[in-house]
Amino acid sequence: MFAHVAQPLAYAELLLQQFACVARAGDAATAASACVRAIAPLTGCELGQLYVLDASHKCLERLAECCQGQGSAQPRQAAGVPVDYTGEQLLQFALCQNRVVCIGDLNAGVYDLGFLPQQTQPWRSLLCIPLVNAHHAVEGLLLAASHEAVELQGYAPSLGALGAFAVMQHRVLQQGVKVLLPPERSITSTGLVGKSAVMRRTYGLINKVIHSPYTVLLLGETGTGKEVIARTIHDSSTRRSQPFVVQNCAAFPENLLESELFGYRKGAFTGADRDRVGLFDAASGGTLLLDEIGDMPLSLQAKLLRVLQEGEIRPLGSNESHKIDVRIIAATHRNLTELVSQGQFREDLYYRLAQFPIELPALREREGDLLELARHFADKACQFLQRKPVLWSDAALALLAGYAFPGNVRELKGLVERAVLLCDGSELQAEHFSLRRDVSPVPLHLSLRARMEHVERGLLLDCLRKHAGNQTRAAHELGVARRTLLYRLERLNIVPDDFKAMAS
Ligand SMILES: Nc1ncnc2c1ncn2[C@@H]1O[C@H](COP(=O)(O)OP(=O)(O)OP(=O)(O)O)[C@@H](O)[C@H]1O
Repeated sequence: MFAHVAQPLAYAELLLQQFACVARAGDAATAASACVRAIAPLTGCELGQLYVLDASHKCLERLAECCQGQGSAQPRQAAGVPVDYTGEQLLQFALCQNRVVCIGDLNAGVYDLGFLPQQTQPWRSLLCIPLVNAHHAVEGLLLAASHEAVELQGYAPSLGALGAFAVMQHRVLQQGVKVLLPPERSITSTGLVGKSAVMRRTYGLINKVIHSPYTVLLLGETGTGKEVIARTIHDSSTRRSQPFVVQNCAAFPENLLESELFGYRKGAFTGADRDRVGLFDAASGGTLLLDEIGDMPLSLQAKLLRVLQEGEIRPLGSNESHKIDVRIIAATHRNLTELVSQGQFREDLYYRLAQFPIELPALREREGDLLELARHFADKACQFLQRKPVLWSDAALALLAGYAFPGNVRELKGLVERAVLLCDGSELQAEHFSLRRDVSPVPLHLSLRARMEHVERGLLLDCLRKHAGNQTRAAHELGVARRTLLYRLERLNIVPDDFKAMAS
């Protein structure tokens, strides 16, 4: 990279400093301007310009320009001045051909140089470098120009790397305030799969709430992706560099859940032999997902309401409260309004939590997503097993399409992962999928909760059977902590050892 520059070591050191300046930029405009400011010290050129293609790829927008006049750098901000690059042949050539343009003597006057600022002294040399992203697509240009006739070709590789980094930083910093989940894309950077109309509506809601301080309530059947969405909200917000903490409110008895959440002081209760930080503090600056909020005991609900209203907590055994800075997201597969009417969930807490409810659709309601998700999980499983991607037989696809997936995306994922493992050839067949034919239909007279438990029971039994009663593997497949699995098994009166006995 440095073979064709004078004093490569000094140049590399300077280049590193310029990378650091771009990386330190706190906003998109500063990142772009740091990049063009680097041109003069690195190359001796008086002019640096950074361009990016807009989303339609028809317009080239000049993000920043730095032109040295009378010894000082004068950035000329060009936000909102799009350049239609079809009129600029040099730029068009570099962009469309993905080729560096390097002209050592512009004197001939044969080039249209309308994109360069007019100065009394003519521009003599030009370097125009296409900037490519991680997918090898050209997304911008970095340009250096000098009043001297100088050879600039040797700077192309290193300036190309700096420019591409600046464009990436610019996008990342811009995304801090912009829509992060383009609804037209099926797999976003966050790993969410699905572009059905119902999921696009969901993405729209997520986009609305990401940058607001609202408490989000995620509702939806088990396995619909509530935790994934909570993580997406966290990862897309300005809190993304801080912790994302998940607490399953159904997994602990009341007093243990309280000490997990609030923490305690030494001596607060028997066995409290040292101070312990609670999850509200552990998630400081970040996001706390309270999963299965519908199962939170009533007395703790009152304490949670206080936390939400006052923004402070008091650890067990402490006389003092302190402020916390945590975004709370709550999730449940249970019908909270029904629980409220049954007196099992506090109405005031419900209204406080339901500031911004998002209902995740069941997999059977996501038209077109099932097969896309199935292919996605199969590809992931193949990657994990380090084997070539498998093909799908029509019979396998038809089988999945005709199944109701009571366990939603989680069930689909488990089925596909298992099928990939069973498949010795290159194509997934219907027989690789063991759909639960033995699941008895859910009796219609049951309440929603009882019906959900019926479905959950079927899922857990199936998973334990598959793993011969191994709880660690079952918990891993189901994507829950082992203790959460144990709690659920106990609640549903399922004895995992029965499956070990069956397997032996
Ligand atoms: N849209 C999606 N794209 C990719 N993977 C998904 C999607 N939705 C869910 N999944 C996967 O499905 C599994 C279940 O998701 P998750 O744990 O978020 O569901 P949940 O609604 O929180 O379930 P529960 O109510 O049982 O806690 C996870 O492995 C997750 O990665």
